[in-house]
Amino acid sequence: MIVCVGASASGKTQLAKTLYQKYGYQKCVTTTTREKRDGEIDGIDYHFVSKQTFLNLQKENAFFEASQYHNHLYGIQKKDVHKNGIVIVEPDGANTLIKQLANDIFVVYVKTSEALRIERMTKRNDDPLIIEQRIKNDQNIFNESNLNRIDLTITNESKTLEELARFVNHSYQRYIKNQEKEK
Ligand SMILES: Nc1ncnc2c1ncn2[C@@H]1O[C@H](COP(=O)(O)OP(=O)(O)OP(=O)(O)O)[C@@H](O)[C@H]1O
Ligand SMILES: Nc1nc2c(ncn2[C@@H]2O[C@H](COP(=O)(O)O)[C@@H](O)[C@H]2O)c(=O)[nH]1
Repeated sequence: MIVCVGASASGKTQLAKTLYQKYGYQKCVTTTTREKRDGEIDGIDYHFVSKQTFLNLQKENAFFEASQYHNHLYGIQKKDVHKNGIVIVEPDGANTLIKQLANDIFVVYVKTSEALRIERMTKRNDDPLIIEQRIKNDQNIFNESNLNRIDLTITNESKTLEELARFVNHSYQRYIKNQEKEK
């Protein structure tokens, strides 16, 4: 499974979409209590649930991991983990997956300059207050030193999403081959 990590508007979602479409990876749809953005669809972008539903799912032990980010809860339900999948998480979630799944996951860290991220969030119609908060807090949260392992770092600035997806797919396939050789 590919685990994709990066600050807000670094381009994780778009990169993952290119990987699903071009290389057949499966999306691991995660669950959140945040409001839907324009154009997002329940069950496709996220399972959008109330805080109470999220807490009930937690009581039922439905989550593989759950974390909080900007006052909202996010989690991967066990039913949504796929071997040939891609999951997008913040660093706490990535560290839990690294601990539990070790070399069965490939951690991709997506970097993009702050200026470009502000531009992208503005174009995405994010609330200016949220943009300000995310830019400020992401400096600490998405610091590379918060990740216990990174297998690949990419910069999503000047390359096309297709070029980046090709590079990620190639690197992941090589990683899997090496893992199999070592077994
Ligand atoms: N390489 C790119 N070229 C042009 N636009 C891009 C590129 N990468 C991302 N974008 C645009 O930037 C915006 C943010 O990208 P995306 O939603 O993929 O970010 P994200 O990292 O998933 O953000 P978040 O964690 O906040 O959900 C989107 O509107 C997307 O279309
Ligand atoms: N630990 C987890 N983090 C998750 C999960 N699903 C998404 N995320 C991360 O949350 C932030 C914010 O996402 P946004 O869609 O509200 O902009 C982002 O970094 C995601 O990667 C999850 O299940 N667990």
